[in-house]
Amino acid sequence: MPTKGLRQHLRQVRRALSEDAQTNAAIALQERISALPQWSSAQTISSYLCFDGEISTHLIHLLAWQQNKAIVLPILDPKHSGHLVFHEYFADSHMQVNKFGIAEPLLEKNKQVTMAHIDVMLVPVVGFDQQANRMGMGGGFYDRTLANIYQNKDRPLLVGVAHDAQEVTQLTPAEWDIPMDYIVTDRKVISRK
Ligand SMILES: Nc1nc2c(c(=O)[nH]1)N(C=O)[C@@H](CNc1ccc(C(=O)N[C@@H](CCC(=O)O)C(=O)O)cc1)CN2
Ligand SMILES: Nc1ncnc2c1ncn2[C@@H]1O[C@H](COP(=O)(O)OP(=O)(O)OP(=O)(O)O)[C@@H](O)[C@H]1O
Repeated sequence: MPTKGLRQHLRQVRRALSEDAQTNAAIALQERISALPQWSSAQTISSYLCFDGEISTHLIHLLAWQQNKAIVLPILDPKHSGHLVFHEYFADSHMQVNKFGIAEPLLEKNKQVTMAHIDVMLVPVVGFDQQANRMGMGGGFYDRTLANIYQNKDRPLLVGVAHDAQEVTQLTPAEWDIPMDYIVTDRKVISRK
């Protein structure tokens, strides 16, 4: 299936999941993410606020805060179109809704967190395969923001997050696509070979 049709299909699949399935997926995701060997030493975790049928990361945020870890969220960079910047997120952060309808923290200069400070990055995924290739929403936001990341010694661990139902047999990655170190679903963990 061409990329666009496959993306629409996989988004439809995740939006169609029942409330029960979403609740269970969020619980399973928290367990699997916090069982990653890199979790215990991670100080700063980049996450996302779910929309469009994505697995909720709310339980991961609660656990992280309980363990004195920081959560940061992506904000569409107003100065650098197509890129993301990351801001610390607190339970009482002032939020606004971006042009896609996703809540994000208000942009404040001194709250910006650079890539070098992020230990684990949870990256929302629309489709994935056994090689930990990632298909996203089609905006290229993470690909642009993470371009050259593999040249960086101090890079975050890249963890793609998806419902198990979003697996496809084989994606054909584009040259700019950044593969994930892991894909974590409600059912399994795939690590890049
Ligand atoms: N929760 C979450 N936050 C995220 C992402 C994500 O995938 N999930 N992103 C990951 O990159 C970025 C946002 N990327 C997005 C890219 C496209 C669309 C989208 O809905 N596109 C519409 C067309 C919208 C329009 O042009 O008005 C569509 O395809 O129907 C949404 C988000 C940053 N924040
Ligand atoms: N590093 C990059 N530099 C410039 N353009 C890029 C880069 N990465 C991706 N793009 C552009 O972004 C567009 C969308 O890419 P792609 O379909 O791979 O996005 P995606 O990974 O699904 O989206 P997202 O990261 O927002 O979830 C492509 O047309 C591509 O030209």
